[in-house]
Amino acid sequence: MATNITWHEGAVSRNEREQLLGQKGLTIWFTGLSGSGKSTLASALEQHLLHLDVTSYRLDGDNVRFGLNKDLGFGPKDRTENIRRIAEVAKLFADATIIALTSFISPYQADRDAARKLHEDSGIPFVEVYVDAPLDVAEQRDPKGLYKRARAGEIKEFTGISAPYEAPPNPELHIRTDQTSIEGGVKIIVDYLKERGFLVPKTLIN
Ligand SMILES: Nc1ncnc2c1ncn2[C@@H]1O[C@H](COP(=O)(O)OS(=O)(=O)O)[C@@H](OP(=O)(O)O)[C@H]1O
Ligand SMILES: Nc1ncnc2c1ncn2[C@@H]1O[C@H](COP(=O)(O)OP(=O)(O)O)[C@@H](O)[C@H]1O
Repeated sequence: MATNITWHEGAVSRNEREQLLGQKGLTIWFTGLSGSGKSTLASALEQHLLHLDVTSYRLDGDNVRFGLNKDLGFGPKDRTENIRRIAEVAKLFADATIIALTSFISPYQADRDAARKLHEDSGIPFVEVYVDAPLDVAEQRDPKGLYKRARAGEIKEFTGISAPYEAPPNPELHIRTDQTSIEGGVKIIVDYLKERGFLVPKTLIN
């Protein structure tokens, strides 16, 4: 534990950064089973936002576990620490007025709630998106062949098979990827962002 540390307030406010870059920062938190479509949706959304002249940045499960979180496994404590660190990183991006797109299974409601609190305590919007595909659909997709290996007992504590997934009871958005196309999913998110005033023409930013 670090002691004797002091928070240093900078001279430039988030509001001033928003004016400079002409966009608002927030975090869009995708959660769902492996193979539900988190990475696919985040990637398609990133591209769509680019065309709207909005900068976003993806933090993705596998990629972050190659670097920042390579010391963490898939037991409950490690998953909690994984999500805690990712929430901190996403908050930094959002504070820098970028739209952070996180795609992690994030199976525990308490961890997602903590990620939300971290953002909202700093006045940064947090949009929880439940990327929902029934287990049998995700398992049928099996884009990385992991379900097959989990069923064969080669991967322990695999979410949905031998480890829990707690579905969010009150997400801002619930996207059924077995019933909605990728483009349809992106539209649901973009419409929500527009309705909430999170995507504003650069010239109108306060
Ligand atoms: N045991 C186990 N359970 C679930 N997933 C596993 C496991 N082992 C490896 N993988 C691969 O790691 C990706 C999930 O990492 P996350 O960081 O998103 O997981 S978590 O949020 O900490 O639960 C996950 O990626 P996605 O398929 O994109 O979800 C898998 O590719
Ligand atoms: N409506 C949809 N939304 C998202 N992905 C879909 C959809 N329909 C089919 N898929 C497919 O499902 C798979 C989801 O994989 P991925 O995005 O890696 O999931 P996750 O990141 O949740 O593990 C991809 O092969 C994708 O093309």
